[in-house]
Parts: sequence; C-alpha cells; structure tokens
Amino acid sequence: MLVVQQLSHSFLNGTEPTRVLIGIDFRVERGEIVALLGSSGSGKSTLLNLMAGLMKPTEGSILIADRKIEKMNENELAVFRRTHIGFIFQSYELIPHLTVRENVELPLVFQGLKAKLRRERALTLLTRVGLAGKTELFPSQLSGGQQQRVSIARSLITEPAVVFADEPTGNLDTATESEIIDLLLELNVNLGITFVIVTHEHEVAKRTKRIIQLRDGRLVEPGSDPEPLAAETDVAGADAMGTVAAGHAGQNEEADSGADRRLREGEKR
Ligand SMILES: Nc1ncnc2c1ncn2[C@@H]1O[C@H](COP(=O)(O)OP(=O)(O)OP(=O)(O)O)[C@@H](O)[C@H]1O
Repeated sequence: MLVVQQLSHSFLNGTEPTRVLIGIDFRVERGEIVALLGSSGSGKSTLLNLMAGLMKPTEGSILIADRKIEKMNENELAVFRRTHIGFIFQSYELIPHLTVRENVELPLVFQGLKAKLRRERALTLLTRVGLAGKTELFPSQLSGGQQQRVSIARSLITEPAVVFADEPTGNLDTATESEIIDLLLELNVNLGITFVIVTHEHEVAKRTKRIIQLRDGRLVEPGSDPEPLAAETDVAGADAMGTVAAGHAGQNEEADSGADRRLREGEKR
C-alpha cells in the first residue's frame, strides 16, 4: 500500500551534504491509520514531501498503490497526486471565494467529472463529515474545526489510496482537536480510509493504532522510550504541501461548464 524502503535524504548546505533522513523503512497497509510522530527538526516534513513526490530522495524508494514515486516525472506525479493521494493541511488551504461544496468538488473538476456527479459526491461527503447544513456557505463563515471538516471531505473525494494529514489539528483548540481526530478514526473504521497523520503531539499520535516515531532523521524502534517533544507547530510542512494545491492550477483541460471555469479560476487566484 505505502512502502518506504531504505529511504535517506541529504540537503546540500554550501558544499557539505547534511543527512536529515537515514535508512527509513516502514509500510502502512491499506485501511490502517498511523501517526508519524517527531519533534521539530526530526524530519517529518522532509519525509512527507518525499512521500508526496515533491522532492526526490537521495537514496531509497517509496511505493504508493504499487507505483514508485521517485521514478515518476513531474506530469505523472501531478496526475498521481490528484488521483491517489489526499491531503489535509494544518491551515486547511480552502479557496476563500468558493463555497464549501465547490471547495470539495474541486479535485473532481480536474478529473473532468460531470457537474451533477461532482455535486452529489461532494454533498454525500459533506453530510458524512457533519456539514450538511453548511454546503453553500463560504469558508470564512465556518469555525476552524468546520473548515478542517471541509478539507477532510475534499481529501476523500477522489477516493485516494492514502490521505496524508499534516498537523491536522495544529490550529485547533483541544476539544476541537479531539473531535477532528474522532472523525478521522471514524472514517478509517467505517470507510476503510488509510491515513498517515503527521504530528509533533503525543496526545494526537497516541489516539491512532500505531505510531511511527522519527528522531533526528531515524526511526525510533518500537518499545524504546519516547522522547519528550517540544510544543511547536509544523508550519513548514503545511507550507510545503500547499504547493500541491497551488500546483493544480493550470493543469486542467478536461472541464466543461462555466461552473468548472469559475472553480478553476478560483483556484488560480
Ligand atoms: N531545504 C532545506 N535545506 C537544508 N536543510 C533543510 C531543508 N529543509 C529541511 N532541512 C533540515 O532538515 C531537518 C529536518 O527538517 P524537517 O522540516 O523535515 O523537520 P520537521 O520534523 O518537519 O520539523 P518541523 O516540525 O519544525 O517542521 C532540519 O534539521 C532542517 O533544518
């Protein structure tokens, strides 16, 4: 399903390569929900960027749905991300001048799906995440927790093989954080969605069935003492993944109607 094999990555700082990920090996099976836990600087964002194909690893391999991410070219990656990977960001990354429903429909516009079908699927998912009465509002009319529910519905609309949630509760208060994790767990159990939740918070990680912990670029062996983590938020990760949403703009030739065009233009702004 998701297989990370002997993954290492170095950044070139001046002439000296700095290794930030070293020999990472793990797999996430279909229908699993796992937390990728690590303190600031442990390498979470780098690993997420590699798994999403935003960077090529120095060594090793990543398979998602039996495709080798590091072997794909930019066009193949763009299509693969749109169809096989869902993203949930700390800062939601919703398009402000599109309605809640239009935001959720957006990934399907790029797949050329007919408006009626898109609408039906978006409404079904919005009902599923508890937003049946909010579909024609704009993101700014919703609370942070509700905006994150929209972003969760959007991440599921293409029925991706895996959903990467990058600090999904980083902007939320404790009670709302708990509700959002409840929703992810429920979607995992009842719809079989595969989630990888990237977090620096033990409280979030320990609610999942399995924790993959990173420390200084290496995986911590299960059973070893967890390291206390700094209470910092992962803005860098959300920013990096924001380029995924931005990367969609201009890649659509299939859409047909005025509504499609409005959605597309909305995303380019
Ligand atoms: N483009 C880059 N060039 C050089 N070094 C980098 C680059 N990006 C990240 N690093 C370094 O790689 C290490 C891991 O960074 P990364 O952002 O992956 O960690 P993180 O666990 O996501 O941290 P945070 O939670 O603070 O975002 C850090 O030491 C960081 O300074």
